Amino acid sequence: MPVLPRLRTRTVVAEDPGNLILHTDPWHPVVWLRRGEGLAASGTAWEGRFRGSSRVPDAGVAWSELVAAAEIDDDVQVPGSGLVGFAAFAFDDHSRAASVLRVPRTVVGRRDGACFVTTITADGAEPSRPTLGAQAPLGVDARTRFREGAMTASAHTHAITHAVDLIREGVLTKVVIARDLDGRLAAGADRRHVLTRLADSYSDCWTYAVDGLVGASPEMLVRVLGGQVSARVLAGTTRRGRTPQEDASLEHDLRRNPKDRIEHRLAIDSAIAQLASLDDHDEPETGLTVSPEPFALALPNVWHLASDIRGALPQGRTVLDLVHALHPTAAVGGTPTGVAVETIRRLERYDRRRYAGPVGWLDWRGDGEFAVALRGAEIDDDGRVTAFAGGGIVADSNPMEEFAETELKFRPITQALGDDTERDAPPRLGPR
Ligand SMILES: C=C(O[C@H]1C=CC=C(C(=O)O)[C@@H]1O)C(=O)O
Repeated sequence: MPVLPRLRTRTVVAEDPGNLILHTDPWHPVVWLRRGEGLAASGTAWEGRFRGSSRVPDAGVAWSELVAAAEIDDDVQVPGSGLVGFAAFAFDDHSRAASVLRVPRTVVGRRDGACFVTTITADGAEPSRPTLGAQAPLGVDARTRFREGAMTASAHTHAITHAVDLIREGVLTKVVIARDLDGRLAAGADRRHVLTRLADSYSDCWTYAVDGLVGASPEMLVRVLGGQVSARVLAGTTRRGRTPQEDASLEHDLRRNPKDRIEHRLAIDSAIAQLASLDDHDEPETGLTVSPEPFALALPNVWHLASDIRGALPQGRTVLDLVHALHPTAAVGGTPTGVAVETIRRLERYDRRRYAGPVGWLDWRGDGEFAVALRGAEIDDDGRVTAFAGGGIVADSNPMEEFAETELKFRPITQALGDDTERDAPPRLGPR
């Protein structure tokens, strides 16, 4: 690993910054937001790129060394103040996409109503006294039209039929199959428009932007705050109703549907087993509590079956240790994990890149939050946009219904990019 710089950081209390999104870079936005709170960053004090199966632990080693060498002057002392890094990790060990850990130069944050600004230097220079810069007004907006990606509608249907066959043959129990859409964001478009629409329409989700990966995820892979661990596991989906009665009946059916409950149980079991495996104490599962029954989480586009897990951070572990252990959960990989990931490699026709990987932030205190990078897209520097959405396949899955589900799951990101196509039409089946 290259020699790491000695970072110097200074955090002070700030006036209310207003809309945090206006404090990040229009072309390379870095944000983490939920219900108006979170972090918005710009500039790069240090960046590391990681690949392969050790990408998360390697980033963890770099982060520990950066923190150990850093000089941190933090007047605010809340999660996300002081030295902070943002990370996005590839889904697959074999991905061509780099996993990124980035330490910005400035961060503007709001946490439980407390507002702060941080500046970070990497050249040994004393950080200037942080001041809240002016909000940069939004620039050009643009519409992106999406078309089928490498995984066409018929390829998706065939992949699901194949996956169901494998499951019925007993090769595996569950696998998450996803598909992609392609678009192009006009040159000069201010990417903060996309984030503003995501944060406004999906304010209960975690809106993220790191290294071109943007989206609004409803799923918290893992959060560590003051030594307390929590996670929100999602699996099992249905559409929203057109009337309150229909909506209530869809919610009721989702909570009772055996197929969705199995899908959900597998995701919970994988998360619990991985978290428990990190605890070296005599009673491994001590401290982990799970919602007794999955609850129905209402989002503007879908209902999900959801469960929350809570516990204490096992001794000597960090948030990135938890990320490494948990990823990929059965909500984005499958069961058993290894066979599912192999099956995804064979049946999907593209590189997932950072879709369904961990995305989030961590700070020098050991706090951090990582969502599963869902309901989003990779936006390349040249404006190419690749959006992704998938669904869990079990023995009873129906290819048409699975396709319709991915159409609903695309909505947050395609609408945020200005494509209002109604995404719930049944697929046109054609030759593969
Ligand atoms: C894989 C995705 O969603 C996961 C999260 C929630 C519900 C899911 C499902 O019901 O299949 C998926 O496991 C996606 O949005 O691309």
